[in-house]
Amino acid sequence: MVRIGIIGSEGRMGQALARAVTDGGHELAGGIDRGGDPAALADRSDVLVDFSAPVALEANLHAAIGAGIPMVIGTTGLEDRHHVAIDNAARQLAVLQTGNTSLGITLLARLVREAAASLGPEWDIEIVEMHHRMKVDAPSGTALLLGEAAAAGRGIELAGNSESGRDGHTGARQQGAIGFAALRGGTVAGEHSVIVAGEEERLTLSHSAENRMIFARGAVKAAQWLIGRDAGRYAMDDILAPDPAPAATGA
Ligand SMILES: NC(=O)C1=CN([C@@H]2O[C@H](COP(=O)(O)OP(=O)(O)OC[C@H]3O[C@@H](n4cnc5c(N)ncnc54)[C@H](OP(=O)(O)O)[C@@H]3O)[C@@H](O)[C@H]2O)C=CC1
Ligand SMILES: O=C(O)C1=N[C@H](C(=O)O)C[C@H](O)C1
Repeated sequence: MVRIGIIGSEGRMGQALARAVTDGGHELAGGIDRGGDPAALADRSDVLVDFSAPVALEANLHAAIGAGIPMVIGTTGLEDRHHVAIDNAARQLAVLQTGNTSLGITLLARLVREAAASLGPEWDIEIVEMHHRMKVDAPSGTALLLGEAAAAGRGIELAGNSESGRDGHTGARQQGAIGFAALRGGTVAGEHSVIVAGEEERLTLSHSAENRMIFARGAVKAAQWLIGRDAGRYAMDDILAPDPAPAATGA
């Protein structure tokens, strides 16, 4: 049994997480929200799970380092300076950051990387996501994660090779760019499609989150997996089974 402390505990994800912690046979060490004390929470936890807001990140990392415990970061809308803070913290603690804790998206990212590596830059990659009306950041963390996977498959950096927020006379699409479109409405838990569009054919790789419990269960799995790991920065892909051996020829 692992004692799990939740940051953002009264939020949509925080409440789902509390259920997943007890469903998974673990102990809820407690939770905090805006104005709470992450150091006190860390002192009574074996691992912290953060689904709150980017502004909280540095104090939360500091608390985890102070208590000598690992941390799962699910918060999205992170900027470069947040990633630098995570890299620095990862010298002292095991930290897993991801825009999506579901196993389905983790596998989808592998498939996207393979598709991008197999098909040349003449195939246009567009990432479309839809979320509930309350979501505050765009593109979603998942869309960016999938964009990074596509860029990695192509051997390019996503920064400098992406297009988003098209409106008005945009001019033609830049060849090799990875495009993003974000839709918001209703109560959608999370829809992501990666469209790979070529000459007269189109491939679509999609994932639908039917309920945010999939993220909560994945986060609990990640928290449990982090216990006892060496300091370092980890990703959900580290938890998934290794890539299977290449298919036999002639299949
Ligand atoms: N990686 C993944 O798989 C997933 C990531 N997410 C991400 O998780 C985050 C939370 O999503 P969601 O639960 O829907 O959002 P909510 O707005 O429902 O919840 C956020 C919670 O964080 C709290 N909070 C805000 N600021 C702070 C702070 N400085 N310190 C501590 N707590 C704070 C809020 O408290 P208060 O109301 O007092 O401000 C609130 O309880 C988002 O970034 C979202 O994109 C969501 C789903 C899956
Ligand atoms: O805010 C959400 O709800 C979600 N956020 C994550 C994201 O930004 O991708 C993950 C999931 O899609 C739900």
